[in-house]
Amino acid sequence: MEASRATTAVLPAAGARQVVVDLVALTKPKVQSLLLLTTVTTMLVAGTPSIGLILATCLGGYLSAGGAGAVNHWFDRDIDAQMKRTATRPIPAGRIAPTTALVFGIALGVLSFVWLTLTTNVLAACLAASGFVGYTLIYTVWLKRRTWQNIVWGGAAGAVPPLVGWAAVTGGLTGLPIYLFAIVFFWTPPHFWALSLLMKDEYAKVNVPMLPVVRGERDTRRQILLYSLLLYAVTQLPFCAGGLGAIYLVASLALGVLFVAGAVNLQRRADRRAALSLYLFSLLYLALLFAAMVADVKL
Ligand code: HEM
Ligand SMILES: CC(C)=CCC/C(C)=C/CC/C(C)=C/COP(=O)(O)OP(=O)(O)O
Repeated sequence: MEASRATTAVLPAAGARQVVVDLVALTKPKVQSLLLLTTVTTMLVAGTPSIGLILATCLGGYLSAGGAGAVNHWFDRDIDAQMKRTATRPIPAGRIAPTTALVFGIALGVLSFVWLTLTTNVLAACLAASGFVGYTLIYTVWLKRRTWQNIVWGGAAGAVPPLVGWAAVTGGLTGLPIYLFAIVFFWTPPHFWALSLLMKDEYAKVNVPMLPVVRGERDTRRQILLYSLLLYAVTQLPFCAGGLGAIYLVASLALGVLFVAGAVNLQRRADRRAALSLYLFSLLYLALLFAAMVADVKL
């Protein structure tokens, strides 16, 4: 009797905690950490924002990208249920109702717009909203299940956070932020395609036309190398035309060489290990590149 009373007393609390954990999981928090890093570093390059402005912009960015992530979970629940990597997510595992995730995601998106308008400016709010629409409607609903170019054009949404950060600090969008957008834009395909080589069979199973599924692994490795070279070129724009200096130049050249070397290594070895290490390096690469911009401006 005592034991069963204890159980009923504990269960609702544990349930509420699990709901919170699941709602946070819907916002894809690990991906958010890098999105926010590009936002904060861009803000520090743009000027000398107060801690308050940085925190307000991060919260607005988190609400927007997190809300979009929840809508992505809602839309993709059918294929997520069939892939091992995603089958335990909150919706396919039955812990969160699909409609709850959809309403939660849209609510976060709306909240982000209101919050950023009140605490930063309308431009930053509109940019974050465009990222929301880009990730949900353009990538998830329109492109993901239709074309292998899904990552290329859908990736534009992931390149929006630096624009949000810049706009929050300066109220405008001229010069350097456009190059930062381009850097994340050209970074995204090799970031994702390296990983997609490891998940090819799962995507094939659910008929999602990712590059290795429709064009094969050889073509994917070739495209990764092509985009790594494009990325290398684009990362030189902030030095050549955007006002960043020697620290950034050295860091971008060194990181670029390592990225291209990783892509060449993947071409040569053509194995899973090379794909995994390029994917993992892509995360470190972007973090270090944006950190180098701050070092360049502040040191
Ligand atoms: C269309 C664009 C993108 C696609 C399709 C994509 C896809 C993916 C996928 C499938 C994963 C593996 C996640 C998992 O195993 O659950 C991943 C991981 C990750 N992505 Fe991307 N990504 C994109 C853009 C970005 C952007 C713009 C950023 C940040 C600037 C980013 C940061 C990350 C991070 C930090 C991880 C590691 C998360 C973890 O360890 O679970 N991604 N990405
Ligand atoms: C400002 C703003 C709203 C930015 C949006 C940021 C953005 C586009 C992030 C992409 C993150 C990501 C993991 C995409 C993968 O989706 P997926 O469905 O292909 O991967 P999955 O199978 O892991 O769900």
